[in-house]
Amino acid sequence: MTLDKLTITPPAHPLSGKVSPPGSKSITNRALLLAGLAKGESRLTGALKSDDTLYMAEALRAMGVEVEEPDATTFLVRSSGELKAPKEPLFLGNAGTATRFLTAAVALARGRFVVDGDAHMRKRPIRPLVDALASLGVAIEAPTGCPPVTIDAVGAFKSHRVVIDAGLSSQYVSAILMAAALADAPFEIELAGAEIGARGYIDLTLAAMRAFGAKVEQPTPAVWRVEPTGYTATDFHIEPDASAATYLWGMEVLTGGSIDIGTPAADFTQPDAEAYKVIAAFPHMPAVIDGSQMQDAIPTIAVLAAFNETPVRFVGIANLRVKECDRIRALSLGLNGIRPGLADEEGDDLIVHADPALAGTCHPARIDTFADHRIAMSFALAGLKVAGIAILDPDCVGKTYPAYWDALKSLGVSFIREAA
Ligand SMILES: O=C(O)C1=C[C@@H](OP(=O)(O)O)[C@@H](O)[C@H](O)C1
Ligand SMILES: C=C(OP(=O)(O)O)C(=O)O
Repeated sequence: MTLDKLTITPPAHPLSGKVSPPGSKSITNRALLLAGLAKGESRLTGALKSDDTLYMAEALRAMGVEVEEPDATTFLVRSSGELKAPKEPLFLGNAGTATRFLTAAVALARGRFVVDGDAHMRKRPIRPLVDALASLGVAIEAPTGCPPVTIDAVGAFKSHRVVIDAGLSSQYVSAILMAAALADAPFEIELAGAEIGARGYIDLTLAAMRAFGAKVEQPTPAVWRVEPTGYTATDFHIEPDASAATYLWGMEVLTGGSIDIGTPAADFTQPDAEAYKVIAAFPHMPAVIDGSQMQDAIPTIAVLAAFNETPVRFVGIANLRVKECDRIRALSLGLNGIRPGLADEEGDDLIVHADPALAGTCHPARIDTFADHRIAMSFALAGLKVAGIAILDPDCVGKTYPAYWDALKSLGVSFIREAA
């Protein structure tokens, strides 16, 4: 299959207008799962329809949950409250949330479940979650430490306490938290280390669980206690995606425009909304940025940093190596492809050597996106200032923001799309 490339023409005007980011991926996939685990009908509005959420919806359908899509932003979920063993492996593309959340949820169902994904997902680690479930007596196997994962579920855990290492992904904790409300007794989750990337995602999980009737306490920062309430069907509204908003904030500051995204930064509950403060400081972003609590926003900020007044070192971003691609590598390759010497990797830190004089120049560069939506969307920002930037495989934005290029067009940006 020949993939496209999309070459952006830097606009001669500031980008201004109204663009609403799509619904939050993280919240949509939590809500879909919890609605699938609740008996009755749940209406999810403001939802994201993209690869990641459609894989989750399709997996739920394969397990006997009725998922209707009455309009472009609504899912209507009707469930018996039980996930039935599917005939085929569950295919979840490269959706980390769907893959990790379902692995834990099906462990409390009955029958054989195979959780699998695409070639990228098959390289993303799931061992700590698999080990934690195995310690609860679940018959579970993932020979490579990555999907596919095979689970022979018997409807219960053998114990009600688990210790989990979330150093590689907070999604392991979210996955067990959501499953835990279905256990037959109060359940405790303890973090193996103090280290956890993006704690804000755990808060999103707790908020979604509570909206569907769960009771969770956090006696210490490293322990959660979940009551065996199960879930209650409910209507649930999903806020816009904060990670998607970072690109729009980036376009605004980079071009000196004014983009109304319909939601003030302070109203988001997702961790990436923290990025607003850093982005708003452009072109005087700080010398050191700790990305640990806003990981998905780092590609956006790193590309902006190329146009900052002073260099920026990104720390706390080691987990970016196990996302859709090795994002530290993809960012340094892409930036150095625009102008050699623009970025350096030092261990797991990324240093972007700011060069405000880049704006207005022409540097033909083919940006390898490694099929990663965030690499594609963030390097589009460089294309607003530097002529010749071509984004390879631009359709990979479909993972979380299928209308991204339309949004750019609606702001008056033109681009040429052709076979790569
Ligand atoms: O829980 C979530 O919704 C997410 C958690 C983060 O992943 P990790 O916990 O794997 O770092 C984030 O990067 C991902 O896009 C969404
Ligand atoms: C890391 C990401 O996704 P996930 O882990 O949900 O696949 C992301 O969307 O940037």
